[in-house]
Amino acid sequence: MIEHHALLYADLADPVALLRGQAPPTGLARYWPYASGLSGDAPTVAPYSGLMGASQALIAEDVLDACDLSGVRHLMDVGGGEGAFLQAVAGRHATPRLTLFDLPAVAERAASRLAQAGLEGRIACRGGDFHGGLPTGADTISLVRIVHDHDDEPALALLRAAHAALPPGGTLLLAEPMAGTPGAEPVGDAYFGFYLLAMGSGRPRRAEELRAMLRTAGFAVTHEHPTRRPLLTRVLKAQKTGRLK
Ligand SMILES: C[S@@+](CC[C@H](N)C(=O)[O-])C[C@H]1O[C@@H](n2cnc3c(N)ncnc32)[C@H](O)[C@@H]1O
Repeated sequence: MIEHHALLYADLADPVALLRGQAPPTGLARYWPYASGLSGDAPTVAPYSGLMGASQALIAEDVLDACDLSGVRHLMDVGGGEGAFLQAVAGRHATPRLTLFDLPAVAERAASRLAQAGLEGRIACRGGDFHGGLPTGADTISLVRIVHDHDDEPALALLRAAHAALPPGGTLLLAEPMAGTPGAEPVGDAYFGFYLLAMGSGRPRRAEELRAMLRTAGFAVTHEHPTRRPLLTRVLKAQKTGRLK
């Protein structure tokens, strides 16, 4: 985590140029290839997948402590990275089907890591591009630290894709650090604001903004579940109208 921040500090050498959109190509944009629309091969995705994987278990525990998933039949974690979120779900809930969806090279990394943990029969890994739509079949979709990576148009398209992929009564779980978090503005607004600016895509959003986007995407009800460390992650749960069959 600290090592890769050398890239951010180098990108911040001229913060005014960055804010004006006049900075040269940034180191963070190369580190996160999907930010510029590239899917990446195995060597390219390894550094960022490993970095996210290092904090994923901690985030997973905070999300699952905040939000009870008992009753879920099939959970699909979109942008599921190395699979630690679904691994934590599997540790708490014996019954739901679990599917990880991520870029093909990342889904492959997740599959081999989960196989080493003895979970290959429990968690299915699917490779694909979520900008091209999402597989159907899950009654719950999670987006953990995903939406803030994307500009408004693709972020809204992703929420619409999740709505389209869910059955009537299905649930979307959105978890990430947010702007305007009382007491955590230096992290949610300033740190993530500059980080995502240097990455070249996305921005931290306020919970109210995300709730409005979820409504625009078609979700009927949204509800916030308070988390232990809101500076790292907050959780919104959104419901599609209708009833699960
Ligand atoms: C910031 S990481 C979050 C990973 C994980 N959810 C976590 O919290 O650690 C974003 C994830 O989205 C995936 N991703 C980015 N663009 C994608 C796309 N177009 N289709 C599928 N997955 C994508 C990345 O490969 C990465 O695993």
